[in-house]
Amino acid sequence: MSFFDSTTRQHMASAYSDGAKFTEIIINNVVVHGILDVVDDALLLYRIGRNMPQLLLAAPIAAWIATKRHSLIDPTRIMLKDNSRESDIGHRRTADTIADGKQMIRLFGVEPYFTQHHIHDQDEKRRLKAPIDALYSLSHAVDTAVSSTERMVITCLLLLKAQLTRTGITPMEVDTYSGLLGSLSRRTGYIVGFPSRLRSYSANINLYRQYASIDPEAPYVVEGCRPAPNWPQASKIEFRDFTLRYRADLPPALSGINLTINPGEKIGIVGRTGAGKSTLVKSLFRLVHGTTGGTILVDGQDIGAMGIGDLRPRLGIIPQESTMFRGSFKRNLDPLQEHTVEDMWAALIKSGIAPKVSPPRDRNGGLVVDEYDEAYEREVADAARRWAGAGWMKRLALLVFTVRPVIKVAKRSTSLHSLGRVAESSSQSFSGGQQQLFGLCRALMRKRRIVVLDEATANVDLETDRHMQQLVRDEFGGCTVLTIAHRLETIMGSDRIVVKDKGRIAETGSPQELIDAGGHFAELVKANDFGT
Ligand SMILES: Nc1ncnc2c1ncn2[C@@H]1O[C@H](COP(=O)(O)OP(=O)(O)OP(=O)(O)O)[C@@H](O)[C@H]1O
Repeated sequence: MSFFDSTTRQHMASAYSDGAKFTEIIINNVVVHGILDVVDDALLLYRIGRNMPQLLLAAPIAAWIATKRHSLIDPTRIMLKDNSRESDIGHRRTADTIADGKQMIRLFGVEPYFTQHHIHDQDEKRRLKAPIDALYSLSHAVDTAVSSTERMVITCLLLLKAQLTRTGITPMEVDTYSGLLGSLSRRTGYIVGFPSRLRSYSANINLYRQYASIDPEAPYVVEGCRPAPNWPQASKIEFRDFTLRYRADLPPALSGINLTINPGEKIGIVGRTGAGKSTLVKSLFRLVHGTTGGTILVDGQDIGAMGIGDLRPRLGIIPQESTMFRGSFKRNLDPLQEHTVEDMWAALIKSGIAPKVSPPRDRNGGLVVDEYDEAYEREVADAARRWAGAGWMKRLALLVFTVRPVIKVAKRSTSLHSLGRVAESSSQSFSGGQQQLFGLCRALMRKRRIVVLDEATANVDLETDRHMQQLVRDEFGGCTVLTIAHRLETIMGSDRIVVKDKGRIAETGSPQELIDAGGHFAELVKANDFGT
């Protein structure tokens, strides 16, 4: 987590792909091309030696020019590129902050500060880009000057030869020999400049290696410590002296947690911001890569000992922000393709996403699903390719047989009455509340014995919140449900409330017991002006 805290996603993605690219370039250049180049160079020298040995005299001069060119231009260019990469990282970090925090930026009216910051980053980027571009132009100009000089030297040599041997001179001869000399000097330049290029690549590769050697998560499966296929059955959760720190140098986010949640119990978790509510449920999924103490038992089995592949899929979660994929409703509802279309429609209707009407059926009575997804996109791309390369007869046939059905599918896909409807991405197609309803749908279909609602109704209105809570009570009747909520009404119907404070459990009991006790919870109720 500390790595993700200090490294932006874009930086990671670009550094990782650059690293991968340069590693490939080096393997390609050194191992494959290196060997081929030696053979190629030997053949080139042989051809020059046979046809015009005096040209070999030009080789040291070409090498000298290439060395000079590289020593003059390359170090500066590499330095500028390194600086530009650094400034690019800073720029992306600011862009990330602005994109993630736009609401807060507006709320606090600090747009001028971030605009200024952004402009400064842009200026810095341009400031470094201009000399880099100039250096590219300079090296291009040097190359052109060198090749023109080479052409001139060759022409002079050929003229001299023609004069001495009293033979003619053809333009082809000039082209062939200047081509040979050009290859010779380019090759020399390439070899001379290789160490400096290698230095620049190696910076990326080091970063790549650094990223590649980050500690992985816990093992997916631990043989010898695998739970039964139907685990957890009863769904009893026990936190025993559980402690968690995000990093060794940070104070504990959870400390001395001793809590037993009985099978089928509905638990509401409340507490001030930063009290450790989310961390408590994250630790149930083993999502925190920190240092822990104590144990968490589910149905008597230590979850810390088993593989995460055996743990996480057995628990259900409706998160605050459900991940939405680009693709159809169907793909979003069931990314792992585990459920039937009937299940999906049932969940959509129960959650209230789909209108409460009977789902559309085809002529045979089957539920309608349009496989829009990649298959559809491939079909369109395919049709476009075929269209571009076809004559008018073929185009006519394509119109009838390919394009029309594709358009039909596209039209049908835009209706809500189809699981093939396309979700562009989370932010574009759905509101925060709708995304939460999608999360609920997924949980309804998966039906796990332990379900966690982490601020799952934070973005929906009070009425939808009530509907969701009722649905959870109905659908997860015998299951253990942990609900984190800031809105007290969301957890008032719980069997028991756990009040968290500064990483500890401050109090537990039924809502009424806690209100009567007059502790933290009673204060929260009073502060929220919430009567029972
Ligand atoms: N990735 C992280 N790295 C370091 N510390 C973290 C990280 N995530 C959370 N914390 C710290 O752990 C503590 C508990 O955070 P947690 O998110 O569990 O609180 P919370 O009660 O869920 O808060 P909220 O109501 O705002 O969601 C906080 O002090 C927080 O700063």
